[in-house]
Amino acid sequence: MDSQDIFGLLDKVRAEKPLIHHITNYVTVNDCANITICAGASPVMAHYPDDAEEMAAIAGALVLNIGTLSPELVDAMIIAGKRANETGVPVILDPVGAGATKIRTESTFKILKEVRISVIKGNAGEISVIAGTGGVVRGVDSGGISGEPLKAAEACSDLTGATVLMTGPTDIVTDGRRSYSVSNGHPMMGSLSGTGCMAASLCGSFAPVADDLLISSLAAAVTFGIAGEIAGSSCRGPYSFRTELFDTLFRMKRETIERYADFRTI
Ligand SMILES: Nc1ncnc2c1ncn2[C@@H]1O[C@H](COP(=O)(O)OP(=O)(O)OP(=O)(O)O)[C@@H](O)[C@H]1O
Ligand SMILES: Cc1ncsc1CCO
Ligand SMILES: [Mg+2]
Repeated sequence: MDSQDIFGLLDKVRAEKPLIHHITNYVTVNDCANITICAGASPVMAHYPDDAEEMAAIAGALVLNIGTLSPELVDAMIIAGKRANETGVPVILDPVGAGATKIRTESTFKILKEVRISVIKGNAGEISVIAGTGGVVRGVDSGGISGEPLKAAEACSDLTGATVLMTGPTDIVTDGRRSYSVSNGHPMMGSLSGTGCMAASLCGSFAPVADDLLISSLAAAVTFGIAGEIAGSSCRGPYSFRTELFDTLFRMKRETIERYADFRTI
């Protein structure tokens, strides 16, 4: 299969079962581990600096999520991120709450300065704060942006050199040259804490099996969005949605992705 084939990437994750090292928050850590398994990859959470550094070198990808940050955790992220950079392991950053507080904004920029980030996955507010195009973040939620979503995502990519997945009712994926919008997804995804964190875990799961981070991030957004749509159509509320989301991704077939994928170049 062609590794640029976005419909076939989920099966490639299942065939290769890449190890996805996370340094992440304690709110959604279990959901991140299990969504990674449902995609066919293998999660590990390791944040003790020596452990994190060694793990990063043998992982298929490293996911950094600042949701419940501390000075020690940010240091561990930088140590692991540098090791990942040395060994060519892609690093995914979820800048949870960047813009909400000074510490979150500063820590995001500190990580971006010290570590070469391959993919930034954030909501519209977080991405716009990094881009400097005007974004509001309240806690961990996007509170809106000033300008055009695509311009913010492109500016974030230009500034950082990373591929950007900006999530929301419509996702935008860009590497600064090529851009896609993804309409897959379901409003219930906004009613469950951690769907953004899970999207970052999936960016990590798909990154090692593609040649191109734009394609792997697009495949992650589309596949997760379709799982959300199917789960959202049969759930009774957030917790039955959560169960359905995991089960649907676990059972997802290439034909389902081909049938429901809803993305376009922009
Ligand atoms: N109204 C919506 N309609 C469709 N999909 C949505 C909607 N809201 C969120 N999503 C999807 O949910 C996922 C998370 O996006 P969101 O922007 O809510 O992330 P987040 O704010 O970082 O979430 P969290 O902080 O809870 O992890 C993405 O895959 C996105 O496409
Ligand atoms: C609610 C929350 N607070 C810190 S991290 C997190 C998980 C969703 O981003
Ligand atoms: Mg988030």
